[in-house]
Amino acid sequence: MLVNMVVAAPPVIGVLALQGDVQEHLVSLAQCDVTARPVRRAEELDELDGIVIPGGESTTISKLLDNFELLEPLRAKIKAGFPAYGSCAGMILLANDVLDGRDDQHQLGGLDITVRRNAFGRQVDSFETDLDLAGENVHAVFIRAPWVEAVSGEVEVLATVPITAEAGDAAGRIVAVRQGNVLATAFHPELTGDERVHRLFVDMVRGSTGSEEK
Ligand SMILES: NC(=O)CC[C@H](N)C(=O)O
Repeated sequence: MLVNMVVAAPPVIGVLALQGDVQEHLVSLAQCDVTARPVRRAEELDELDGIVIPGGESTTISKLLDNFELLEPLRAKIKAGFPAYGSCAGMILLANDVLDGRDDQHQLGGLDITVRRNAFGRQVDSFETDLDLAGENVHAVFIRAPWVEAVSGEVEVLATVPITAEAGDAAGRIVAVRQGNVLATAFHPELTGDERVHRLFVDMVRGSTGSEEK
C-alpha cells in the first residue's frame, strides 16, 4: 500500500546581510530548526519564507538597501504579507514613521508605529532589564535603541519597559510589537543566547500563507 506522506521542509529564513549583527541572528535562527542564510540580492528574496532585519545602524542599512536595489522589492514583499522580524535598527526600518531619523533615511515599513531613534538618550546608550514579553520573562539588552512612541489599533504591544525608578523616561515605553506577519523588538535577543523571540518569529513564518504555498 502506498502511503502519501508529505514531510514539510524546514522554513528558509534570510538575514539581511548589508550591515549589523547578521551573524548573531544566523546563530539564533540555526537553533530554531530552520534553514538560515544571509541575503544581499533581490533574487534571493524569492527563495525565502521570511526575513530578519538585524540590529546595526538604520541609516546605513537604509542607504545600502537602496544601493543594493533591495529597498523597493523588500518593501513590496512586506506590504504583501511576507514575514519580517526586526531588532533595534531593524525595528526602525520596519516602522512606517521615524522621529529623530535622518532626512535621507528610507523606511521598509510594515508596522503602523512611530519609533524614536536613539530614544533612551546618550547617558544610557546601553542598558539591560528583565521584561515580560507576551507572558514570558525575557532579559532584554538595549544598545542605542529606539522606543515605540505611538501605535495604531492594528498593532499588538508585546512588551513595555517595567516601571521602576531607574527606568526614568523609559518606564512604560513600548519595546516589542507585532502587526500581522511583522514582528519587532527594540532590544537584541540575538545577543543573549535566548532564542524564544526567534522561535516566536519562526512560528509566525510557519503559520503564514507564504510558507504553505512554497
Ligand atoms: N543597536 C542598534 O541597532 C542601534 C540602532 C541605531 N541607533 C539606529 O538608529 O539605527
